[in-house]
Amino acid sequence: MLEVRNLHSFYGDAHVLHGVSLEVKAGEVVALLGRNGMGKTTLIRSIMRLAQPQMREGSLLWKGEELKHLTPHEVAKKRIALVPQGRRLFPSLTVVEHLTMLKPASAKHGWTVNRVLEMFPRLAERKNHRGNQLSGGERQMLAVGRSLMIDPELVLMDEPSEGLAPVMVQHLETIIADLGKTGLAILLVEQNLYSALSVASRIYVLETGKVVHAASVEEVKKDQAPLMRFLGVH
Ligand SMILES: Nc1ncnc2c1ncn2[C@@H]1O[C@H](COP(=O)(O)OP(=O)(O)OP(=O)(O)O)[C@@H](O)[C@H]1O
Repeated sequence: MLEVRNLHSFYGDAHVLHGVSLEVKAGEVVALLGRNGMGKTTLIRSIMRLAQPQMREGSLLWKGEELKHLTPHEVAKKRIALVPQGRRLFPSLTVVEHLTMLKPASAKHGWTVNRVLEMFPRLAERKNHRGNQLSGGERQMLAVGRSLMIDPELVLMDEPSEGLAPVMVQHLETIIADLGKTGLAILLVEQNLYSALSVASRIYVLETGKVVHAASVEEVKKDQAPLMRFLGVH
């Protein structure tokens, strides 16, 4: 469904992605692993066609259609959603206001405010709270819930477990697994290896802007040594 081919991305003269190729099939949860600064966020931003980085070579095929000339808004219209690193919420808007920014409250089809609140009962309890009144875990749930309001077929999640307490990380894993079961494809950037292995069916490892390892989670579970080597875990 999404095919990234030979992607080269730059910040000014800094060449950050060096020919990345990867694929996410319909309904698949794929984890993108790699240490800090290896280019994971740069890849996600390139796919969303955000102003930075600049993509200078390669192609981004979505169901066979090239995305590279589109704006972020046009990419979202193709039903690709982003859960950005750091959640990016509005401190003064309520939970419901965040959800209805992208789709009217009266909408009946696809993901609605009620359907999101059913999926995240904690947000239902806090639905009139403002962004700055939510805990880290609640903010992350809202960032995920908001991304669903464009009725995505693919969600790009950039380190959703970052900074969350272990119990919230587990809750998030359940949510990601449940979303995967609804047929949503997810490209999950994760530093937390065990979290990634518990929800994904395949993994890629990025190192200094290159894919250095690709495997199914089944393969990783049989023999973790190659993955550990690529992640520099001893
Ligand atoms: N706006 C920017 N301008 C210049 N260089 C940048 C910019 N953003 C990131 N970089 C550089 O690009 C490289 C890849 O960064 P990126 O944020 O994609 O890594 P990452 O794998 O997502 O790491 P992290 O886990 O820390 O978010 C790093 O060397 C970083 O310093």
